[in-house]
Amino acid sequence: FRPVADDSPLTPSTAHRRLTKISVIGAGNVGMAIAQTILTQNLADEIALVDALPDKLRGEALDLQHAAAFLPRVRIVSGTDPAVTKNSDLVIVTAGARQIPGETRLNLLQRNVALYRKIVPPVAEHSPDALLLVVSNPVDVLTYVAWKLSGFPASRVIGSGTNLDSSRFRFLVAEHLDVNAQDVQAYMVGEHGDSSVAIWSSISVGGMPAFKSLRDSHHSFDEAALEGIRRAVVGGAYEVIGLKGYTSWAIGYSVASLTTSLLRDQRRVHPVSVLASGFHGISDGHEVFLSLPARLGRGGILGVAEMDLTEAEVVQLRRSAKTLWENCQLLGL
Ligand SMILES: O=C1N[C@](c2ccsc2)(c2cccc(Nc3ccc(F)cc3)n2)CC(O)=C1Sc1ccccc1Cl
Repeated sequence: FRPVADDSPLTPSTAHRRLTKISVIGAGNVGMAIAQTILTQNLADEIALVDALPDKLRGEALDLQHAAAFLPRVRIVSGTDPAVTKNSDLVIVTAGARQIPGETRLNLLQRNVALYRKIVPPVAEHSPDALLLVVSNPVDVLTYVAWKLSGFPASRVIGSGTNLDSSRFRFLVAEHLDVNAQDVQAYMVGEHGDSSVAIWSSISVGGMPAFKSLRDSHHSFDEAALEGIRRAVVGGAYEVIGLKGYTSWAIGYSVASLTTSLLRDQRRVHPVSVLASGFHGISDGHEVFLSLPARLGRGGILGVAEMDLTEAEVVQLRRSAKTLWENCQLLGL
């Protein structure tokens, strides 16, 4: 290509448009589903991939680069050294030892904490103004660990939390009502996974609260049906693991949705793992991360919803907060 006759280089003020850089730590099934979704949704100008396995990492980076003809131009860099993440706007941490069948969650947690001790400090040093989005499990405790090891303010350390639980919850309620899941408001909060708390009063469709909208749609939607849906959220996760051995697409899309809200400063509300001390009677002294609906923007957690919960829901939240706090205390961070 030859420049036109009257060519003048960009002036510095226009040449340095703020480029968006996203780093994904962990090139496993979850990390690569997230990277692929970020690419197809055009969320970054540059993507950095980090993993401990150099060949796997280089293979994934090359394979993504080979898709360049079908995608918006994105600079893809990779390396086993966290320095490749330098000056990231968002760092998504999916690195996690795979749970060995029969391994206790506490043992898995201890292996993942050891991994985080190696990864989080250099990442925080190379991108001191970044947002940290933690995805590895157990996500609520590991978000606390990332917060402690990064030294970042809690507003810039977010766990994917029950964002995935809630999207499965919304899908199931939507199927039950034959309505688009994007038009179903429904939240699961608290500890991600088996003990997440379905907030029935948060279900609303077409502006109608749960029970009314569901009754008027001529579907019996009693407690049993609601409990069945809550169980199906958990069962769905185990069903996918049983069938394909891991989950990737749903978590990939749910994390891309969080990434859009954060980096495009959307002020959208998502249930994500936040520093919950002081909410719903959780002691200010108990530094625990668990999921509550939060307003997300470029600054991270812009605010946390103060939901009206039933006594039973508050009891479940506090029980999770106590368990999480005990686990966090064991880590001696
Ligand atoms: O969809 C998943 N898949 C995982 C998975 C992915 C690869 S191997 C296992 C899953 C599925 C089922 C159980 C389970 N339990 C678990 C708990 C603590 C850990 F540290 C690790 C795993 N984890 C990881 C995970 O958190 C989810 S969401 C999920 C899990 C359980 C109940 C409800 C939901 Cl919405």
